[in-house]
Amino acid sequence: MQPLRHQSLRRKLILISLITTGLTLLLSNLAFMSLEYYLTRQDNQNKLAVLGQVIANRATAALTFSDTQVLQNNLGTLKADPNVVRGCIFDAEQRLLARYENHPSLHCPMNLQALQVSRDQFFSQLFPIYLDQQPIGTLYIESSRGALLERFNQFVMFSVIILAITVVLAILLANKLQEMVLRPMRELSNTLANIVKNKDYSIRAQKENADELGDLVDLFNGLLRTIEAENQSLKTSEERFRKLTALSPVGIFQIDPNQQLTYVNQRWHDIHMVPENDLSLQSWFDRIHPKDLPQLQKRWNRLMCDQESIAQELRLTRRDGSHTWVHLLASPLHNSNGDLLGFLGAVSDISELKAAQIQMENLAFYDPLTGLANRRLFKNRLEKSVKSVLRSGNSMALMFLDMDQFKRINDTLGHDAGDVLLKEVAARLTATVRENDTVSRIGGDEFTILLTDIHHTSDVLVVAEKILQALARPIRIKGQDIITTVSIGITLTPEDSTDANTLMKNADLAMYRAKEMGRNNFQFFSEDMNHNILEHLAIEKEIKEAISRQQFTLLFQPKVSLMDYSVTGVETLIRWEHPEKGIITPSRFIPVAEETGQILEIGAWVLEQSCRQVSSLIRDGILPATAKVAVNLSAKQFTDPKLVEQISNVLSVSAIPPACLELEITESTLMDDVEGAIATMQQIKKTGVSIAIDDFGTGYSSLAYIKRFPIDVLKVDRSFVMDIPDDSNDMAITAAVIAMAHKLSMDVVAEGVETQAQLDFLRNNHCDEGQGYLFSRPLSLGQLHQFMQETRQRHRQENSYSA
Ligand SMILES: Nc1nc2c(ncn2[C@@H]2O[C@H](COP(=O)(O)O[C@H]3[C@@H](O)[C@H](n4cnc5c(=O)[nH]c(N)nc54)O[C@@H]3COP(=O)(O)O)[C@@H](O)[C@H]2O)c(=O)[nH]1
Repeated sequence: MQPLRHQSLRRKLILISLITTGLTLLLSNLAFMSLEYYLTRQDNQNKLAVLGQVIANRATAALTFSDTQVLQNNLGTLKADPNVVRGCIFDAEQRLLARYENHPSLHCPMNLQALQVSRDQFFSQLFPIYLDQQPIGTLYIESSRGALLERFNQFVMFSVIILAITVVLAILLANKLQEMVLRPMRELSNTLANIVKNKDYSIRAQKENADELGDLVDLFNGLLRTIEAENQSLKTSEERFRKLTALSPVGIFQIDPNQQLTYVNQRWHDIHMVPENDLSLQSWFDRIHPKDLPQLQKRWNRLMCDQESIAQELRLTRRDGSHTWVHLLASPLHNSNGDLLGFLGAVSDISELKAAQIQMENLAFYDPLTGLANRRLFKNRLEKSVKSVLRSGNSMALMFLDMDQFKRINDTLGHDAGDVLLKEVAARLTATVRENDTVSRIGGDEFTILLTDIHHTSDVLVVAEKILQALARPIRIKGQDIITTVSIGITLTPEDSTDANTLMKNADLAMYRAKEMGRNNFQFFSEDMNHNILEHLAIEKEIKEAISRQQFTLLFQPKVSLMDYSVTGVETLIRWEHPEKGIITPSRFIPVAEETGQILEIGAWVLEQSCRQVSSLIRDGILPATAKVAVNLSAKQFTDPKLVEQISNVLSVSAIPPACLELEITESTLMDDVEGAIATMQQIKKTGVSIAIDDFGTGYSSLAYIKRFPIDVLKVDRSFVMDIPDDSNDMAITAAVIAMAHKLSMDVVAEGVETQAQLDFLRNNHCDEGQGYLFSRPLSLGQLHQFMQETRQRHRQENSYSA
């Protein structure tokens, strides 16, 4: 069959039909010929047997009597069969008695033993002749096979002719058949060739037969329809892909397994700002920011070798030198068999996102106004620095800075001016410290500075002084030269603590101490401060008991007219008679009570007690009817919405005339919320109670506001009076304040008058009243009784002398 492989189908079909037909005919003819030969031979032999038997029977009598003539005649009947070539009769002694010979070379031998039988061309048979079952002779007949062979030859001839005709017919039929089978196949093949040539899957094969070939055409056309549909859907999807990639906001690229860029979309060019003909992977790599390149190269190798996908943010350097932040995604591309086709990637421009992220980070970690680190970032750096200090064994300082009187500047010059001031302070602080140090703005006017690598406390001292100096230079805002100062608290780690929260608390405490020390200075945290804090906590606890156990008492400090030295009234001052600690002064517990809110309860008690007691002193004639009781109001009390209602209640329960009550409010309390303060003061004034500004000169009041406050009395702070007559500045200020107050129709009370010189100065400047140790220390109720008696006596004497 092997040689047939390269033959045409047509030849194969003809050959196969020829071989099949020929072989079939040959085999069947052979079978028929064999059968014919066998049957004819059998027939001849049977005939010979019947003939021999008849002659043998008939020869019995003649043989008995040895009648050779009869025997000879008997044999003569063999003439009837032309195929018999000889017939011989032998007697019992096997001697020849009669003969029939019909062949030139075949003769009957004289006795039976000499009989030679030729088996190739003849078939023969011996017939014993019996008489009473005793053999008396033998008949031998031999017949020629010639007729048989002739018949056989005729049969063969006939078969060959039939075979030849059949072969011719088979060839004709095979030709016809191959035409029937091969034509549609050729048609199919031509159609296929046409499709392949034109890549046109809409062409269809013609169906001619409704047989298996017709089915094949149907299947073929079905296959074509499927291919055409898939091709169409492939085209659609490819078109969609092209459109999508064209419209895509993402740069798309494809790389073949040999690392050649084979496709990029328009967006890819736009992102990279490269011309369309520049499609080199190497030049793409050249555009990657050197800081991002090493990591990308590692990942790129893993993509190429291990087919591991990449997802990385990186910077690309554009042709104009600017940077674009991109997010790169790349992964291997395989076909359905899993063979690597290349790599697909996407590049998204995330510059805006990055900018927003940076902005968000800035917002989360930086103060938007000054650009400094905010509280969160500062806390973070503080914690890290503490850890590093613990590792390195170095020291570090934490400075807590609070701007002095910032609120006043903000309120008087406006918030935009306040912002300018904060920015300038931030810039000066940053310029003062080293790059490694962290300056942060952790609140409105609060800054912190982390000074790393401190070897001596003197290093910190130098920086603190530099800061105070840097801020001492005036800052020009809205045409005005503003001088701002800061109070600085300093704590050291590991010396003071290694806990970030404790360090913040320490620095805060030290900053408050700096404020207490008159602002514009710095204070190092000390254990004393800690001690104060503990005491603060203890006081807070004990105040609760003091209220319930009535441990508070009032002292009365007289106020004197500087015209005639008559007592114009008293200021009530609270004292805490602690059962163990003795007398505790208000400066130790009032700030704590103010902080905890307990001042509201204490203040209400002071107000009521002051009014009740002074009311009865007036009623008893110990104090003149015009005498005023001045009661201190804390900031919390002043802003308490129930204050006015409380005053009215007190006035009615104590039956003190409203004109006899004066409320002392510190300047700083009023400046916290100017408009709110004015509204509250106006309501107080409606009750008939007068208002005094306490500690005037310490709170940086603006004249513009003072003018608007409905104030009756202005109390010049003790700090201005105490240095009279040594400090000419204080004297000038005091004189100016008195003059200004008078212009605004206010009375002036000078606090802390201790010396005659101070009294003389105040009198010379027309100060209305005085209060101080020169006249009297704060007195208990009994002492006040006595003081008033003595004063009255002195007055009487003076009057009698003068009379
Ligand atoms: N909210 C409240 N505050 C109160 C109340 N009682 C007092 N205080 C405030 O506590 C601060 C300290 O007061 P105190 O220790 O009583 O001191 C007062 C006087 O003793 C002191 N003073 C008076 N004259 C002189 C003097 O000649 N020399 C000198 N060294 N000290 C003197 O001054 C304090 C009174 O000051 P002021 O109130 O500003 O007039 C103090 O701020 C009190 O206001 C209270 O009940 N509620």
